[in-house]
Amino acid sequence: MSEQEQLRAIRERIDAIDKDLMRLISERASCAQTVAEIKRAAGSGEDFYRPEREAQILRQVKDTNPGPLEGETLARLFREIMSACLALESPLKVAFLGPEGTYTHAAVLKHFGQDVQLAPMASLGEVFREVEAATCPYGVVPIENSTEGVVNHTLDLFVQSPLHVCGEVLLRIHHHLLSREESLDGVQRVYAHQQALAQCRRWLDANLPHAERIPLSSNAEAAKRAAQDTGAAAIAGDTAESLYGLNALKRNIEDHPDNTTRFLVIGRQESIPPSGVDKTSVLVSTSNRPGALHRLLTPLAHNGVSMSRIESRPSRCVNWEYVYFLDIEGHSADPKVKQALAGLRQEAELFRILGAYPRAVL
Ligand SMILES: O=C(O)C(=O)C[C@]1(C(=O)O)C=C[C@@H](O)C=C1
Repeated sequence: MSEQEQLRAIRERIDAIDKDLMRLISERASCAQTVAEIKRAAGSGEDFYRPEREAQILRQVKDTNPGPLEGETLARLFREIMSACLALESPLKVAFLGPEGTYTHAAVLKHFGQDVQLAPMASLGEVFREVEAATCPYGVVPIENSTEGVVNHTLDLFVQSPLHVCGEVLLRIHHHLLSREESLDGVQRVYAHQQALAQCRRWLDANLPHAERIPLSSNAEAAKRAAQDTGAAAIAGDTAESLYGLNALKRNIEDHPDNTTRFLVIGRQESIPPSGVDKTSVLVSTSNRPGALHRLLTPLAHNGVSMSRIESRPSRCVNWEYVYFLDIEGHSADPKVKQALAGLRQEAELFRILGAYPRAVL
């Protein structure tokens, strides 16, 4: 067979497969419409989005992937199919720290897919308020970065807010130096969010030691400014680069190549049913006495529950008193976790389960 004939034959096969895919995806979308009718009839209100079910589907795709595509790639395709199906059931609006082009914007798309409705907010406080006021059912906020540590502002907002954690998103962060300038020589000012400036400190010291570093409220805001300002550059990601039409003078300038930010999905839904692989986030405080923190955490050890993170923040009520944010492995409804939490509750002065939610799949 000639090359032309071989190509024609395999392309006919691809056309036939695409037809099957189209039929199957449409059939799946019809099923989602039926799911929506069932939920409406049961009076499920705005609970069309089911994070535990989505996590189970994505995990299943990764675990049973026959290849040759990577599990992660296949899961991303299914992420988009589910996003479209959910939009058909009921469009989902998500608040995040805007403007468009921030890393939080990228985290929203990674977690919810492209069919989500975007509600960019001017500050983290506004994201919380928007969700508290039920204008948006969900919001996405950054919580910690692998290089720079915790985002204190988010933790402080949690202390005062009745909102719950419904999910987490892990995003590999690649920072680029974006500018209207043609080369590094023309850059006298660098705009960026202060976390991005910190994450690129060594690169900036080595390559732009004399440029002024100007912190702004977001990287997208920095890109917007750099697009209007000669002699300026911004540190931002891919989305901002294309959105604001800037040149990447240098890509991947982050000091640590595995630089990752963790985001939380916040909502008013008190609890998400177990997905099988979950985490629980808890807010606790204890008196400032010797051994108090040790006693507080003992029930976790006694019940064989592991803690993946502990952060402390000043309580803001009494000087030198702290609240602790704990992430523990497992769902608050798992018997072991339930027992550990009951022990914790007895020891703690303040105790609040912020949420039990599926561990990030993508
Ligand atoms: O199973 C459901 O409850 C659905 O609404 C269907 C579906 C899907 O496409 O598989 C869509 C949205 C939900 O967030 C979860 C799953």
